[in-house]
Amino acid sequence: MNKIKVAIASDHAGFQFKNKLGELLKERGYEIMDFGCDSEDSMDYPDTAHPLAEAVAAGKFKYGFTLCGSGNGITMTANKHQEIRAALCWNAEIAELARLHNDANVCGIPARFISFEEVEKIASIFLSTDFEGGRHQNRVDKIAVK
Ligand SMILES: O=C(CO)[C@H](O)[C@H](O)[C@H](O)COP(=O)(O)O
Repeated sequence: MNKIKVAIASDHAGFQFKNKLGELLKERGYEIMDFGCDSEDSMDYPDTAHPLAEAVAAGKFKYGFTLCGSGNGITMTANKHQEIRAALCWNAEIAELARLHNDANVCGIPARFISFEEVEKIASIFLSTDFEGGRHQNRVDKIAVK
């Protein structure tokens, strides 16, 4: 069976959790591509968020996970790409709703504000929840600026 392809990216603030998340998801059978960063040295989150978003938007990966300190900057950057629906997820319930109602394809994580245990719960539910469609389909279709 083909592995589900997942992209991960962070800035320095999300570096440790990004690496741990990548290892965890590999253990669980996902194919992981790490778009950086590669150390805890201070860097600019758009430098990793844009390449990840381009690759997810191009269909090379089913989902992306983006991690920075608050989760805001890296999620904002990903959302500049037309086909990306990046949701800031700080707990499992929000992550589940991001998939169920918003068909989010990128999960933004505030690495400085939650535990890795929470990151694991967020990733698990995000990756295992299908879009509900129905009334949400029209709304999702209206998100992108034509
Ligand atoms: O982009 C952010 C805020 O939206 C992230 O939280 C960054 O990780 C944060 O701004 C980095 O801050 P630092 O003081 O440069 O480490």
